[in-house]
Amino acid sequence: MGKRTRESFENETLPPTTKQQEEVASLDPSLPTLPWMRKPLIVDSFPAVQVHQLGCLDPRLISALQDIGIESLFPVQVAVWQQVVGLGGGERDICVCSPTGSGKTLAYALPIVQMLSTRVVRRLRALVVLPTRDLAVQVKAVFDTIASAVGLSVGLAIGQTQIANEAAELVELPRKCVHHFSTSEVEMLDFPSSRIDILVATPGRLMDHITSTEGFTLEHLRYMVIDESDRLLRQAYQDWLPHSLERIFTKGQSKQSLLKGLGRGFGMANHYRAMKMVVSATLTRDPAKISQLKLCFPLLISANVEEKRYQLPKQLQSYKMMLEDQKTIVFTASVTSTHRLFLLLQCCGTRLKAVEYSSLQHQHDRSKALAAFREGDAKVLIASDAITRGMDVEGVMNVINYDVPVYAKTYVHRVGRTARAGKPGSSYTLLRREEVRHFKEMLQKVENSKCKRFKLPQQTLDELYPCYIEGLNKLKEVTVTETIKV
Ligand SMILES: Nc1ncnc2c1ncn2[C@@H]1O[C@H](COP(=O)(O)OP(=O)(O)OP(=O)(O)O)[C@@H](O)[C@H]1O
Repeated sequence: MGKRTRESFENETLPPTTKQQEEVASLDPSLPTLPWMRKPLIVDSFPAVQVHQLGCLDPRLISALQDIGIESLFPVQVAVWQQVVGLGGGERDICVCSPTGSGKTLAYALPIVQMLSTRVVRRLRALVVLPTRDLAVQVKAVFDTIASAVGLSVGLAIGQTQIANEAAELVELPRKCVHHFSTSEVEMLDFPSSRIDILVATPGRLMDHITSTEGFTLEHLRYMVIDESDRLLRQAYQDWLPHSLERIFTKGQSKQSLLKGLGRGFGMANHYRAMKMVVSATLTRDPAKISQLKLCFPLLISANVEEKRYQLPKQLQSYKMMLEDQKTIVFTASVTSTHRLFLLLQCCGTRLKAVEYSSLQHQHDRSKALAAFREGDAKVLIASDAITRGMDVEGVMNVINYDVPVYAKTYVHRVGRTARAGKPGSSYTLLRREEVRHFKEMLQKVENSKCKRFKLPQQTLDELYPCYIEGLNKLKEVTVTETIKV
């Protein structure tokens, strides 16, 4: 097995045992549910609101939103806005559980940018943590589109460049300069200052900066967002969560900060606490996991009205494809299967340009594949579960599960790559006969999960069969060559 790098750690699929334990723990009805989770604020009770009708929204942000084609806010965005910007905003921590593609990124980005838009001194006041680099890049892009409109600066800490270069982008260290009227050196700044207002980070690099970047501090944080939280809560890398929480000063500011008026608030008006926002389409209900977040008067904002654990987008059309009693190759969700399917498609000589995306690849190749898919140069992306969560690619019309996922949570994240932002989309799941029962049971945990049977006409299958056989034969040769190279 290769060396376990941080990169592979942050992108890898968890071993089944850990996943299994979590699923069992979170579904066991005998386990207690936290009382505040039983009374959520229901997202659908909030109507969509036109951006210009939203109280307090800075006109510069209205223009920035309109420039990217956003005229109204989705219900989850209105619900979060009220908790952050509305009366008493920021007094409670919030957990947001809303379906894939419902607009959770803007739900936290917009109120944070609005609240920081009146800041006087630049300090690191918002931190967003995400499990993978590609997700962090995507979320930073969302912040960038609105933050620059109000003069806020957004940084990225994902370990794509050397730590020293990244640190220089985040913190400005005291500089010495020659005094104009004498030869003596005087210090221009007597303390390091932040170059950014908002930081989007992966846990590994965040820890690197916490432990080794001079002047990097979370002392002034007003907002901490933990996105894709259920996955992040399984990433214990260097105990990033307790270490980060410890560094967010919660009982008041240091005397020095107060004197300089550089507290969490603006000027001398200090807020004594950073607000936490915990976000996921499949938020964990496991009290042990939630307790790690040290939430303060938490409020659950949830799209789930019924007792189901998860919810799919209402516009999603799901189909199941059953492979009758034929000899069939079934691909699993593993990274090796991803690669094999990718090779097979090439060997079948299909004209569709396909790319693969898995944690077996180097970050550079993975990002290149994603870029090709985003830009439409590649029409098919074959992926392991490295991409199931959060990735937002415009125009994805179909999701195909070549293998049925083992967990409802995985199914929700996978099919959620389509039917986003109120647009239509379809998902197809290939099933062997013996998998049908498991699939049905899995769907019972999910709202809007009706799944019709989809049958390919026999004639289509007959036409494709020779090409498939030829592809399989070629694949044998290709895999032998690859093995020799390795
Ligand atoms: N108010 C809006 N109007 C139109 N489009 C929007 C709006 N808000 C967000 N979107 C678009 O909706 C898409 C999905 O948003 P986003 O990625 O935030 O979803 P998500 O809820 O975080 O999904 P996931 O759980 O899969 O991460 C994006 O393409 C985004 O640009």
